[in-house]
Amino acid sequence: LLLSSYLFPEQTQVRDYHKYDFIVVGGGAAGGAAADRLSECGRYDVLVVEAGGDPPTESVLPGLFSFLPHSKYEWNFTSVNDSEYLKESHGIGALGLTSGRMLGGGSSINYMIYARGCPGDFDSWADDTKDDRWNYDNVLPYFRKSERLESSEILYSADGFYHGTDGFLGITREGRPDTARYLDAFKEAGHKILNDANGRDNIGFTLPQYMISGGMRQSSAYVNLGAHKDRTNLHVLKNSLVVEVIFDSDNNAIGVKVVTDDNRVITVLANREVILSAGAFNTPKLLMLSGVGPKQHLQSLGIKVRSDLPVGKNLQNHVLSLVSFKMENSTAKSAPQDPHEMPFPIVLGYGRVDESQTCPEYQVFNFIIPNDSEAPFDLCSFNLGFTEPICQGFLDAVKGRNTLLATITVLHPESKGQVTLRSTDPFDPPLIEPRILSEERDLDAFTSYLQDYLRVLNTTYFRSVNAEVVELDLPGCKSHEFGSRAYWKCYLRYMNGGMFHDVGTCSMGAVLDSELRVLGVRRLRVADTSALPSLPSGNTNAAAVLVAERLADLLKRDHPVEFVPKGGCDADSGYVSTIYCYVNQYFGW
Ligand SMILES: Cc1cc2nc3c(=O)[nH]c(=O)nc-3n(C[C@H](O)[C@H](O)[C@H](O)COP(=O)(O)OP(=O)(O)OC[C@H]3O[C@@H](n4cnc5c(N)ncnc54)[C@H](O)[C@@H]3O)c2cc1C
Repeated sequence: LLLSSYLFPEQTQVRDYHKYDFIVVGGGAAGGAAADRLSECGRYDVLVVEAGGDPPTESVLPGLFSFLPHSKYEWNFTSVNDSEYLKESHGIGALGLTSGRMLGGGSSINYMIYARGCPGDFDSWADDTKDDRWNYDNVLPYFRKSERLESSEILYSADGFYHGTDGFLGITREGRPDTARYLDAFKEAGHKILNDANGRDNIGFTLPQYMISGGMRQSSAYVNLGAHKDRTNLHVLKNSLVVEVIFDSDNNAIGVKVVTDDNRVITVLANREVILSAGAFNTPKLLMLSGVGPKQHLQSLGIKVRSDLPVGKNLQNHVLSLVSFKMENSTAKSAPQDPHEMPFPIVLGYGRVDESQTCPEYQVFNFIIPNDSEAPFDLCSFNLGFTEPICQGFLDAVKGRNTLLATITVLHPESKGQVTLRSTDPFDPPLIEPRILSEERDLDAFTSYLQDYLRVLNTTYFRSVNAEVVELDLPGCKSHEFGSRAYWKCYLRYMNGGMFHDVGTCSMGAVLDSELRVLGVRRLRVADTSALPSLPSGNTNAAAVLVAERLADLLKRDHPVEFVPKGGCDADSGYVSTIYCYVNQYFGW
């Protein structure tokens, strides 16, 4: 029984060899948005094939997000070849790589932080792709187009220029009273306080913006596919796995092979193009299964090579650690939580230690948690995968006190991982090697970022409550003096993981051209975070939507359709209303 199902499109019945104009593989953050934009004009028949089903209530209601990992609503991937240190700190001996498997993909399971990144990130994409259309000035209109900001403090300020008010993605900014004293403390520690971290000024501490509106998660399942479930040209095939892209003898992608929910194997054809939006792990997997990837690797598995490309290389992710502070003494009982909002107030920070950097080097989420909450344990263990003793250590240390739990993140790590095939069986998960902190300089930089952030301990408020950082009993770090640089370096070696912001495995400039076409074949594009050349300085959902917006414009340009009026626009009703009627028909409004 899925009470939320009425919000989402019904299952499309697809016949073997049925034809659509576009097939979008994966109805995630990017795939859902792309299918919405492609179907909005009414001129193309669009099919979305999604491996998962409808998101449950725990996804729809923002406050329940922490219950979704390790369920059937995600892929439950784990990493391989991790460092010996991670084996000590992560319960399963590997990193859990949470990844949404339902309509909306990651946008249905993520933490709903709306962060775009910094202008310099996009300018570097323009350099990598040798295409100025990816620089900041040229991507900003797409961010504005998809957004519907509902914050008058931002809209009626100088930052209002950077935001949209008509898009599908409802964005709210939330300021609860508890956040003010922390913002004051970070200001005293020398950080700038920002009204809006999604404008041109991105370094400082601020209140986060959330992909939440009207108490509902703004997943692509809800705002793109669900909102338009009655469009007759938008078709959604759920619980169905695409196992191969089908090519003709000239390397044109002409369709996909799908295993449906009732175990039929069908072929679905695309009149125009196939779009892969299966995410940073599954898009490279599907390309490789279809003969597009590193020649040696494919040949070792007996796969015929269509295009020899570095598919699966360049895997990048923000690296995270967890630090906890004992704050005010308190035995107060908390009020019940409203599931329509984030469970705790958050203060978001972007910092740098190198003053010459124009983009932030690290990001911090400060969760303000009351004394009687189990959240430090749950976030540490269930969501981030650290071992039970470590997470229990966090919880025991804060008994009788409120907690400030911080995730601190390296925004631009040098370390890169890779995705390869385990076998030619499409039901086998890919081999994912994140290689987090494999470059020693990332660990050095991370230590500097953490020490920079910890300066907040010397502020009036933190001193007034005798704030202390929780000292964990990490066997490998006992020889270092608590609080020394050597201690923190050791701490970070154990206490790290990925932020679930995987990108780059089919990047533009290496695997794709700057118009998202897969090199060496035709009629095949990629639109998801695997296409990004490098990480933005922020969470990656907004970047996935950006790619979808750009893709839809490129496809509409490349596949013009002759406009045939349907009739019924009565010329006698006046010039303006006749034109209005034709415009309506043209855009399919
Ligand atoms: C736990 C978590 C927390 C996060 N928090 C945030 C946050 O707060 N803010 C933020 O901006 N970002 C966050 N992210 C990241 C963000 O959600 C992702 O970057 C984004 O969803 C990526 O979009 P995508 O379209 O590339 O892939 P996805 O959204 O992952 O979509 C891929 C879709 O393809 C489907 N699929 C895969 N293979 C196949 C196949 N063979 N056949 C059919 N369908 C297939 C998948 O089931 C999935 O639905 C978080 C991610 C996670 C996992």
